[in-house]
Amino acid sequence: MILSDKDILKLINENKLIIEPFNREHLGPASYDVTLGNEFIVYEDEVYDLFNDLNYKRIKIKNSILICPINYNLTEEKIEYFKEKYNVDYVSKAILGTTNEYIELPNDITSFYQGRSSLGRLFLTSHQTAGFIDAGFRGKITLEIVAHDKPVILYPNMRIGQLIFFKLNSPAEIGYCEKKNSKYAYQRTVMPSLIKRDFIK
Ligand SMILES: Nc1ccn([C@H]2C[C@H](O)[C@@H](COP(=O)(O)OP(=O)(O)OP(=O)(O)O)O2)c(=O)n1
Ligand SMILES: [Mg+2]
Repeated sequence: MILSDKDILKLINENKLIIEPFNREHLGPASYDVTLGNEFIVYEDEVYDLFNDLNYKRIKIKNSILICPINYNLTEEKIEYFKEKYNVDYVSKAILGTTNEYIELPNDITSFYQGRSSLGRLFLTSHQTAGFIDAGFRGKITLEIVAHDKPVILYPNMRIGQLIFFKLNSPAEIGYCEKKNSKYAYQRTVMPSLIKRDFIK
Protein backbone atom coordinates (compact mmCIF):
# COMPACT_ATOMS: atom_id res chain seq x y z
CA MET A 1 0.00 0.00 0.00
CA ILE A 2 1.38 3.41 -1.00
CA LEU A 3 1.20 6.08 1.72
CA SER A 4 -0.81 9.22 1.03
CA ASP A 5 0.20 12.71 2.21
CA LYS A 6 -2.05 12.19 5.25
CA ASP A 7 -0.40 8.84 6.07
CA ILE A 8 3.10 10.37 5.70
CA LEU A 9 2.23 13.34 7.92
CA LYS A 10 0.71 11.03 10.57
CA LEU A 11 3.89 8.91 10.72
CA ILE A 12 6.05 12.06 10.88
CA ASN A 13 3.93 13.46 13.73
CA GLU A 14 4.17 10.12 15.55
CA ASN A 15 7.97 10.21 15.04
CA LYS A 16 7.73 6.81 13.34
CA LEU A 17 9.03 8.20 10.03
CA ILE A 18 11.87 10.75 10.15
CA ILE A 19 12.62 13.19 7.30
CA GLU A 20 15.13 15.89 8.31
CA PRO A 21 14.84 18.68 7.27
CA PHE A 22 11.09 18.34 6.65
CA ASN A 23 9.32 20.93 4.48
CA ARG A 24 5.53 20.68 4.33
CA GLU A 25 5.67 22.28 0.85
CA HIS A 26 7.55 19.25 -0.45
CA LEU A 27 4.75 16.83 0.44
CA GLY A 28 2.85 15.58 -2.64
CA PRO A 29 -0.42 13.55 -2.74
CA ALA A 30 1.61 10.34 -2.22
CA SER A 31 5.26 11.36 -2.24
CA TYR A 32 7.83 13.66 -0.65
CA ASP A 33 10.21 15.79 -2.75
CA VAL A 34 13.83 15.65 -1.61
CA THR A 35 16.55 18.19 -2.34
CA LEU A 36 20.07 18.03 -3.76
CA GLY A 37 22.96 18.41 -1.33
CA ASN A 38 26.23 20.25 -2.12
CA GLU A 39 28.58 17.28 -1.75
CA PHE A 40 29.51 15.00 -4.65
CA ILE A 41 31.88 12.13 -5.48
CA VAL A 42 33.73 11.61 -8.76
CA TYR A 43 35.52 8.30 -9.32
CA GLU A 44 39.11 8.48 -10.55
CA ASP A 45 39.77 4.91 -11.65
CA GLU A 46 40.10 3.83 -15.26
CA VAL A 47 38.02 0.73 -14.54
CA TYR A 48 35.61 -0.17 -11.73
CA ASP A 49 37.44 -3.19 -10.34
CA LEU A 50 34.95 -4.57 -7.79
CA PHE A 51 37.64 -6.43 -5.89
CA ASN A 52 39.67 -3.31 -5.10
CA ASP A 53 39.12 -0.06 -3.25
CA LEU A 54 37.73 2.50 -5.65
CA ASN A 55 39.64 5.79 -5.92
CA TYR A 56 37.47 8.88 -5.88
CA LYS A 57 37.49 12.52 -4.92
CA ARG A 58 34.94 14.38 -2.85
CA ILE A 59 33.72 17.73 -4.17
CA LYS A 60 31.77 20.40 -2.31
CA ILE A 61 30.15 23.12 -4.40
CA LYS A 62 28.72 26.52 -3.51
CA ASN A 63 26.40 27.53 -6.33
CA SER A 64 26.04 25.14 -9.25
CA ILE A 65 27.39 22.08 -11.05
CA LEU A 66 27.19 21.28 -14.76
CA ILE A 67 26.60 17.60 -15.61
CA CYS A 68 27.73 16.58 -19.12
CA PRO A 69 26.38 13.57 -21.01
CA ILE A 70 28.49 10.45 -20.50
CA ASN A 71 29.48 10.32 -24.20
CA TYR A 72 30.90 13.87 -24.06
CA ASN A 73 34.55 14.39 -24.93
CA LEU A 74 35.09 16.54 -21.84
CA THR A 75 38.47 18.20 -22.48
CA GLU A 76 40.12 20.71 -20.15
CA GLU A 77 39.29 23.44 -22.66
CA LYS A 78 35.63 22.39 -22.69
CA ILE A 79 35.57 22.46 -18.87
CA GLU A 80 37.03 25.97 -18.83
CA TYR A 81 34.58 27.06 -21.54
CA PHE A 82 31.57 25.79 -19.52
CA LYS A 83 32.89 27.29 -16.25
CA GLU A 84 33.43 30.65 -17.94
CA LYS A 85 30.23 30.83 -19.96
CA TYR A 86 27.79 29.37 -17.35
CA ASN A 87 29.62 30.47 -14.20
CA VAL A 88 29.43 26.97 -12.64
CA ASP A 89 31.64 25.73 -9.80
CA TYR A 90 32.29 22.30 -11.25
CA VAL A 91 31.87 20.38 -14.52
CA SER A 92 31.50 16.62 -14.55
CA LYS A 93 30.01 13.67 -16.36
CA ALA A 94 28.32 10.90 -14.31
CA ILE A 95 28.59 11.85 -10.64
CA LEU A 96 27.37 10.71 -7.22
CA GLY A 97 25.41 13.21 -5.15
CA THR A 98 23.29 13.12 -2.02
CA THR A 99 19.98 14.35 -0.72
CA ASN A 100 20.06 16.99 1.97
CA GLU A 101 17.41 14.97 3.73
CA TYR A 102 18.32 12.38 6.33
CA ILE A 103 15.54 9.78 6.68
CA GLU A 104 14.68 7.00 9.12
CA LEU A 105 12.24 4.32 7.95
CA PRO A 106 10.53 2.03 10.47
CA ASN A 107 10.76 -1.72 9.82
CA ASP A 108 7.29 -1.78 8.23
CA ILE A 109 7.91 0.96 5.63
CA THR A 110 10.07 0.83 2.48
CA SER A 111 10.52 3.63 -0.03
CA PHE A 112 11.37 4.13 -3.68
CA TYR A 113 13.43 7.08 -4.81
CA GLN A 114 12.24 8.44 -8.16
CA GLY A 115 13.51 11.37 -10.18
CA ARG A 116 11.10 14.23 -10.87
CA SER A 117 9.35 14.54 -14.22
CA SER A 118 10.67 18.10 -14.74
CA LEU A 119 14.23 16.70 -14.80
CA GLY A 120 13.27 13.54 -16.66
CA ARG A 121 12.00 15.85 -19.42
CA LEU A 122 15.58 17.19 -19.64
CA PHE A 123 16.84 13.59 -19.88
CA LEU A 124 18.54 13.84 -16.50
CA THR A 125 18.39 10.78 -14.23
CA SER A 126 19.35 10.93 -10.55
CA HIS A 127 19.39 7.22 -9.86
CA GLN A 128 20.35 4.33 -12.11
CA THR A 129 19.23 0.87 -11.01
CA ALA A 130 19.23 1.76 -7.33
CA GLY A 131 16.00 3.33 -6.26
CA PHE A 132 14.83 0.98 -3.54
CA ILE A 133 15.21 2.07 0.10
CA ASP A 134 15.07 -0.83 2.55
CA ALA A 135 12.74 -0.99 5.51
CA GLY A 136 14.65 0.23 8.56
CA PHE A 137 17.09 2.32 6.48
CA ARG A 138 18.54 5.35 8.24
CA GLY A 139 20.67 7.89 6.43
CA LYS A 140 20.81 10.28 3.51
CA ILE A 141 20.14 8.97 0.00
CA THR A 142 23.09 8.76 -2.38
CA LEU A 143 22.13 9.80 -5.93
CA GLU A 144 23.63 8.52 -9.19
CA ILE A 145 23.34 11.51 -11.53
CA VAL A 146 23.64 11.15 -15.32
CA ALA A 147 22.72 13.53 -18.18
CA HIS A 148 21.53 11.62 -21.26
CA ASP A 149 21.13 14.38 -23.84
CA LYS A 150 22.54 17.90 -23.28
CA PRO A 151 24.58 19.18 -20.32
CA VAL A 152 22.33 20.14 -17.37
CA ILE A 153 23.14 22.70 -14.64
CA LEU A 154 22.04 21.63 -11.15
CA TYR A 155 21.84 23.75 -8.00
CA PRO A 156 22.22 22.63 -4.37
CA ASN A 157 18.92 22.68 -2.45
CA MET A 158 16.85 22.28 -5.63
CA ARG A 159 14.17 19.59 -5.52
CA ILE A 160 15.88 16.72 -7.36
CA GLY A 161 13.60 13.75 -6.79
CA GLN A 162 10.85 12.24 -4.68
CA LEU A 163 10.34 9.43 -2.18
CA ILE A 164 7.29 7.18 -2.42
CA PHE A 165 6.55 5.18 0.75
CA PHE A 166 5.10 1.68 0.92
CA LYS A 167 3.68 -0.08 3.96
CA LEU A 168 4.80 -3.71 4.27
CA ASN A 169 2.29 -6.47 4.97
CA SER A 170 4.28 -7.17 8.11
CA PRO A 171 7.34 -5.47 9.64
CA ALA A 172 10.73 -6.73 8.51
CA GLU A 173 12.23 -9.07 11.08
CA ILE A 174 15.61 -7.37 10.63
CA GLY A 175 15.67 -3.80 9.36
CA TYR A 176 18.43 -2.56 7.07
CA CYS A 177 20.47 -0.91 9.83
CA GLU A 178 20.13 -4.00 12.04
CA LYS A 179 21.58 -6.25 9.31
CA LYS A 180 25.20 -7.15 10.05
CA ASN A 181 26.70 -6.33 6.64
CA SER A 182 24.64 -3.30 5.62
CA LYS A 183 27.07 -1.07 3.77
CA TYR A 184 25.29 2.28 3.79
CA ALA A 185 23.60 2.39 7.19
CA TYR A 186 23.52 5.88 8.71
CA GLN A 187 25.33 7.45 5.75
CA ARG A 188 25.42 11.20 6.43
CA THR A 189 26.80 12.24 3.06
CA VAL A 190 27.39 10.89 -0.46
CA MET A 191 29.02 7.45 -0.26
CA PRO A 192 30.90 5.59 -3.01
CA SER A 193 30.12 2.00 -3.91
CA LEU A 194 31.33 -0.42 -1.22
CA ILE A 195 30.71 -3.42 -3.44
CA LYS A 196 34.19 -4.73 -2.56
CA ARG A 197 32.78 -5.79 0.82
CA ASP A 198 30.65 -8.43 -0.99
CA PHE A 199 33.85 -10.28 -1.85
CA ILE A 200 35.54 -10.12 1.53
CA LYS A 201 34.93 -13.44 3.34
N1 LIG B 1 19.80 5.51 -4.81
C1 LIG B 1 19.94 4.92 -3.61
C2 LIG B 1 19.33 3.68 -3.32
C3 LIG B 1 19.51 3.12 -2.05
N2 LIG B 1 20.26 3.80 -1.13
C4 LIG B 1 20.45 3.26 0.22
C5 LIG B 1 19.14 2.86 0.84
C6 LIG B 1 19.16 1.35 0.79
O1 LIG B 1 18.44 0.79 1.89
C7 LIG B 1 20.64 1.03 0.85
C8 LIG B 1 21.01 -0.28 0.25
O2 LIG B 1 20.49 -0.33 -1.05
P1 LIG B 1 20.72 -1.72 -1.86
O3 LIG B 1 20.31 -2.83 -0.97
O4 LIG B 1 20.09 -1.56 -3.19
O5 LIG B 1 22.30 -1.70 -2.02
P2 LIG B 1 23.31 -2.92 -1.82
O6 LIG B 1 22.56 -4.21 -1.84
O7 LIG B 1 24.41 -2.75 -2.77
O8 LIG B 1 23.86 -2.60 -0.35
P3 LIG B 1 23.77 -3.59 0.93
O9 LIG B 1 24.70 -4.72 0.63
O10 LIG B 1 24.15 -2.73 2.08
O11 LIG B 1 22.32 -4.04 0.99
O12 LIG B 1 21.25 2.09 0.10
C9 LIG B 1 20.86 5.02 -1.43
O13 LIG B 1 21.53 5.61 -0.60
N3 LIG B 1 20.68 5.56 -2.66
MG1 LIG C 1 21.03 -4.67 -0.48
